Parts: sequence; structure tokens; C-alpha cells
Amino acid sequence: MIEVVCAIIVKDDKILIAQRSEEMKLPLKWEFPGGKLNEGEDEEQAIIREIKEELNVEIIPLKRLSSNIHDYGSFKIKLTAYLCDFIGGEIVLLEHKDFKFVKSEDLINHDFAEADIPFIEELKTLV
Ligand SMILES: Nc1nc2c([nH]c(=O)n2[C@H]2C[C@H](O)[C@@H](COP(=O)(O)OP(=O)(O)OP(=O)(O)O)O2)c(=O)[nH]1
Repeated sequence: MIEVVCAIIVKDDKILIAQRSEEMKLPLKWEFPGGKLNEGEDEEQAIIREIKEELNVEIIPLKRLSSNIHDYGSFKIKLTAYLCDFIGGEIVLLEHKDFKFVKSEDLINHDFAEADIPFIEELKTLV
């Protein structure tokens, strides 16, 4: 099973979501940015590194939210979300096709990766 961490980055009561590119697995799906844990890395180190690599910005993980296990058929992931504070930097899309900040009730209107669906309900009560 692949361990993946993703960041729920909140700014002005809106959540940052990113759209996967055509070249990535799960093309054009929306997701919370993040990625796989490297060997020897803990979840918080991984999320800080991934967000810098993908979006060029600095964040601080504040709170570990829930984990979802999802089987895509060809691979299975454990996806763990972290509520994060946006510290600084200008967003540059280094891997994704697009990004936007949306209200939690508007998440449902985006075509999210299946593993993310349980977070969408959870975030309505949190953000
Ligand atoms: N970052 C992120 N990944 C997610 C989410 N939901 C979801 O199913 N995933 C999947 C997509 C990928 O298969 C995996 C994250 O891996 P990744 O983005 O670091 O790498 P990748 O699979 O695109 O790249 P690779 O295997 O070709 O090296 O988790 C999500 O909300 N955020």
C-alpha cells in the first residue's frame, strides 16, 4: 500500500485544491496537493517537502486529520490529510495543471480523486 499525505491549506476560509495534469496518474482529477512519503521521512516532513516541490510555497502542518484507505484496482493508497497553515510564497504550478481556493461547501462540485471523497464531508464541518 502506498502512503500518501495531502495538505488542506486554508486561506481566508477557503481551501486550496489542485488539478492533476494529463500526464499524471488520475489525470485531470482534483486533489489536495501532497504526495508519497520518502523512506525515513515522517508525515509532516513529507507534506512540507511535497508542497514546496509542487507549488513552491511554505506551509506548517497544524493538525493531522483522518486517513482513508482506497483501492484503485491497480494500486491501493492510504491517504492522510493534514490541516496546514499557509506561511508564504507565491504559488507556482510545478506539476499540476491548475489550482484554486474554494469554499468547503463548493468542494463537492469538483471531480475529485476517489480517495478524497470522505474528506469532502469532513471538511464541511471543519472549515
Ligand atoms: N497528492 C495527492 N495524491 C492523491 C490524492 N488523492 C489520491 O488518490 N492521490 C493519489 C494520486 C497518486 O497516485 C498518489 C500520490 O502520488 P504522487 O502524486 O506523489 O505521485 P504520482 O502517482 O502522481 O507519481 P508517480 O507514481 O508517477 O511517481 O496518491 C490527493 O488528494 N493528493
